[in-house]
Amino acid sequence: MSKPEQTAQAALFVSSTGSDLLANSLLNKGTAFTAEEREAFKLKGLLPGRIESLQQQAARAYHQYNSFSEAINKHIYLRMLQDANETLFYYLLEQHLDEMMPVIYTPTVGEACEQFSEIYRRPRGLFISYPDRHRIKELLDNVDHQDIKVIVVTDGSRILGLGDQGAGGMGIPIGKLSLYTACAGIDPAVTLPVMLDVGTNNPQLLDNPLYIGWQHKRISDHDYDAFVDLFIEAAQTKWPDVLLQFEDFEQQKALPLLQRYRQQICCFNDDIQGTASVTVGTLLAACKVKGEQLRDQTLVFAGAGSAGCGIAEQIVTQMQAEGLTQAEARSRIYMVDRQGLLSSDMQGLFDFQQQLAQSADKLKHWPVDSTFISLADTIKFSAATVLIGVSGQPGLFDEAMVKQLHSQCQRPIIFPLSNPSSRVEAVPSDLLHWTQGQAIIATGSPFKPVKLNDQWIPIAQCNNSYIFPGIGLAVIAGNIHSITDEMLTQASEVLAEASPAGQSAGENPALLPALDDVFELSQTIAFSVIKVAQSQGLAAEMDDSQIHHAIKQHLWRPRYRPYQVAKQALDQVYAETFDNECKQQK
Ligand SMILES: NC(=O)C1=CN([C@@H]2O[C@H](COP(=O)(O)OP(=O)(O)OC[C@H]3O[C@@H](n4cnc5c(N)ncnc54)[C@H](O)[C@@H]3O)[C@@H](O)[C@H]2O)C=CC1
Ligand SMILES: CC(=O)C(=O)O
Ligand SMILES: [Mg+2]
Repeated sequence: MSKPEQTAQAALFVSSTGSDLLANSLLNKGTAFTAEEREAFKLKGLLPGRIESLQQQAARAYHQYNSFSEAINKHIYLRMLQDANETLFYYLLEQHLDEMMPVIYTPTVGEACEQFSEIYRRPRGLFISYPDRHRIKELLDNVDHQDIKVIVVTDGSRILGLGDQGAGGMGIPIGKLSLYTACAGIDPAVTLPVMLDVGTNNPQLLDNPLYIGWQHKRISDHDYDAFVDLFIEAAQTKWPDVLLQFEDFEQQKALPLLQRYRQQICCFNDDIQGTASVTVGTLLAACKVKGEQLRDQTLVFAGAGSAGCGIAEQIVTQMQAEGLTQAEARSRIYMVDRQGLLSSDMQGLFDFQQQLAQSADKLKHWPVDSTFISLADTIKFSAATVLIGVSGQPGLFDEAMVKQLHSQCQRPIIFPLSNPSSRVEAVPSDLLHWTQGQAIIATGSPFKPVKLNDQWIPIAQCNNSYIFPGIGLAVIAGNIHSITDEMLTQASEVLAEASPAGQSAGENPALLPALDDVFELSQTIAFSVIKVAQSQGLAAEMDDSQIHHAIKQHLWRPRYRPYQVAKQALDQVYAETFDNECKQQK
């Protein structure tokens, strides 16, 4: 599907001049400043003489990008480009999203987080360290932007499947927000990555002389909660309508934080809710390929953490929508964690795990030692048809397990969703070989199509990046004040409907839309989510054409706008929202 054509853009009023203007990544046009702009903004001599178009600049940037062979070096290059000229960065991404998404996002962003201190170049986002806890308001005031609409916040405690990365976890909010812009046209000027630097328990980081964060053991319990409270209060006071995305918080914090704040501020947890939404959407698409419903499946999870339990609960909701009772739905879902299959008589489970534990009475009839029921036994004795990996344990799905699963159904659904690729529970080529090409697969990180019997089988990337950009667009365009489960369920339905599965012939259709279609998909998700929000009294009153209009109005495109000298001393890109800006032009 095509992206919207560039329309003639109204001028921006800009007060910065000279090297200040060139140093501002949101305003910098580099060699694309026109002759008139070079005069008006005191840029003469600060740039080489030739005036270039965005396309010419992108050709050079792509040439430079291709001069790096290692993905991490490509990542460093793209991040530097982002920090120098955001329009050019996003234009380049738009032209090569398929190629560059794995470089700015998973898997390479994992490596970038692990090496964050070593590869650090320029500041981006806000680092709020525990020792600054009494000055958070002042820290927020130091942010250039006056009008933040989306924050992605982490404390770096569970970065992808890589564990505690401390302040290096900042790579994740930066990467996620790049996708808000690349996949849903959110203006980068209104986004803010935030790192709550509460220390790290990663011994390598504590010993690393180059470590960039607060080199201290993590604070915990009441001190931690009080610190997060201070941040939420300050952010909400400064930006009352902001959307806050919690990202990559460790298991014991993720759900409690969501529960504590979801009534107070417009927020969601991407690992719990975004992942549930994309996975249920992808499961629905996989069921279409089988000609079955989700209610017909028996599912085994490896990993009963934030992602696993979030997905499982949304499956329960979906199965109920398909006619099962809640008890019937729960009885079809088996959660396996380090201590084996979760059962109702186990001690020490979190509440969110307890409600997904299988009844101990039922398991008594299995011919196994009930004190530890392994993943392999769970697959076998549950007669599973679906296997989902959210454990961060590479190679956890072995050949015997997968063959057992295949013996129980003709087309097993297998989703090894752990990120980055180095943490995947099984690689797609093995899964396809072990099942003679019958497995229906989706992974969390991107994998190339697999060739089997002269046929190329595409591998869907079941990643929350299909969902959160559209949710952000919905919140901004629809003025939504709170994110509900129904909105995320709606997003997964839109995703399933957009799946090529069921629309195209053949045994192995792509399960998810191509990345080229994601920009449009995000708008469709945004529209549907706004409709749900309206029905729940949580969004602005608008009719359908007004919703479409609001969505289009909020799409930022990476194109240079003409600049005019501002009379006031504040760059318009920071000073005003889109609406105010339009008024000023009239
Ligand atoms: N594809 C996607 O969109 C997403 C993927 N993920 C990935 O899922 C993984 C888990 O994320 P979270 O659930 O947030 O982490 P988490 O830490 O909350 O949960 C992981 C769970 O796996 C369990 N586990 C570890 N070893 C195991 C084993 N051998 N067998 C069974 N369970 C085992 C842990 O005890 C823990 O309960 C990560 O690798 C993450 O990157 C997470 C969110 C989205
Ligand atoms: C994709 C994602 O959010 C994760 O792996 O944590
Ligand atoms: Mg995450």
